[in-house]
Amino acid sequence: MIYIGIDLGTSAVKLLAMDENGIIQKVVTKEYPLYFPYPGWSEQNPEDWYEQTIQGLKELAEAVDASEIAGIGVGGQMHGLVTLDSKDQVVRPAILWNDGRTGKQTEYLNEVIGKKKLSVYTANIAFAGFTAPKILWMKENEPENFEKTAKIMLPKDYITYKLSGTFCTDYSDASGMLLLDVKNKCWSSEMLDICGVKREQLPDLFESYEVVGTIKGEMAEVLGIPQNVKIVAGAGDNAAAAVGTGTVGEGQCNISLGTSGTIFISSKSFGVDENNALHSFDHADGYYHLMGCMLSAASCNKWWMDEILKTKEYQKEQDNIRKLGENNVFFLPYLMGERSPHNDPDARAMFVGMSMDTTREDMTQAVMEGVIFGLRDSLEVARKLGISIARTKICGGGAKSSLWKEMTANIMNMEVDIIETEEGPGYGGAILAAVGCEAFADVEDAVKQLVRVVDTVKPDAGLVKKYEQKYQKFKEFYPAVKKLFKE
Ligand SMILES: Nc1ncnc2c1ncn2[C@@H]1O[C@H](COP(=O)(O)OP(=O)(O)O)[C@@H](O)[C@H]1O
Ligand SMILES: O=C(CO)[C@@H](O)[C@H](O)COP(=O)(O)O
Repeated sequence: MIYIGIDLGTSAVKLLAMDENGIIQKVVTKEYPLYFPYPGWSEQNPEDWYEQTIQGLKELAEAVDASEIAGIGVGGQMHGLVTLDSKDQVVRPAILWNDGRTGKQTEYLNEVIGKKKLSVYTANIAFAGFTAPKILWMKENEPENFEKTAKIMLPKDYITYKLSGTFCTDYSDASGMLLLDVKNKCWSSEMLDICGVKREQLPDLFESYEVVGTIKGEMAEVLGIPQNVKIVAGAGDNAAAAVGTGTVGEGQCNISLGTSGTIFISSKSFGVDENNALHSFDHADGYYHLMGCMLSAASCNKWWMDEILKTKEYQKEQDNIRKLGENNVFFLPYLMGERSPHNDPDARAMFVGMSMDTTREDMTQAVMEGVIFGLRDSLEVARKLGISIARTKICGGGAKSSLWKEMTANIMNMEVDIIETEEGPGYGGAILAAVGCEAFADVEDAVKQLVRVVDTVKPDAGLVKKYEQKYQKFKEFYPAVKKLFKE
């Protein structure tokens, strides 16, 4: 049997076909544009996602024995606000997870409704990228669009809806809307009232591995795949990536270096960080997780390479870096503001500490280190909660870089396990589809049988010490300039 996993990312949709032994038979990547119509805004067209997904599915189906395709699972960028009218037409471009326009609405939720209440209702507080502040923004700034909205959904749920006709979401992705009671796995009636949302505007809730329907007949014909292909609810991309890297059950860790950077800690029991600096979300394995998310991770390096150095040769640039632990230049990675742990849409990126002898390589190195220091800020919050993490898995486009993996091991002081495939969310989506098709007893069983660690990057004691000193300086910069960002 073949299971298809779809990762609806920010830079591209990545689709893969996996057989029942976990072997990937084919991967297809299809890019789409990302729009920044005003400073701090970030949008994409759901129609672009759909067109590229269908094109990718066609190419996958042509490359494998299509009659063997049994299930599809979609993982996708979280928090995005997708709105459809009563005729199922997209009302406006999707407002994405890294969009910072909702400073005012986020402040209203956190300060007027109050963080304490939000945390009781949802297990989380408001962050600018979450869905609820976006709904309030739309209500205030585009009342005609708000009135027209019949369905509110998340990015990957738009794809699942178009493929199956089922208006649904899963608990892991719904957790990031700030409308879900994460602990009790149901919509929060209080949050729906606060945002002026009716229950019928929201999708039905499922576990990630539950089958929500089969592919629409006409779609199966167009794609040349069987009529009875099952579709599971899927997951937010981080929960899907966690499944794809075997980060399930108790106390496992996964780091994703995609457009965003995340540190994901799985848990069998529900828990909340008392300051809500880390998100407390449901996991795709049926349990829970804590997560820190930085808004610009691999995208910092991409910006530095593409926009400033004007080169596509990432590897060549990284090969020129020869002095880990010896660099006095710092980079604050806040190109789109920052989520965890600062919750500050006004924050911006900075280079600090340059002198006449600073080289291009020092600055590239600083960018890459700054991203891992940003993630370390979230790890520190977890450590303060008494969570000790000695090793992590890693995935995402940035994990293709061996230098970044080495920096991760040394800055985090953790062993970094490399999985056979870097296709975290796509692989997780395929595993969820296999579980939905009853090829495995549950997600934990599937992961045990399919996910293989092929290498481990170990921290070097000397570098850990040097990076510890550098991190202690790094963490002083944001508090020192925070006020200026706001002004
Ligand atoms: N060798 C590399 N070194 C650094 N960054 C890389 C490398 N290869 C890919 N990337 C970056 O990975 C990112 C894409 O990762 P991906 O996990 O697919 O993101 P998303 O899910 O957000 O679309 C891009 O920003 C790209 O520049
Ligand atoms: O906002 C979050 C998680 O809370 C992001 O992780 C998005 O889910 C986007 O992911 P990538 O496109 O970077 O994979």
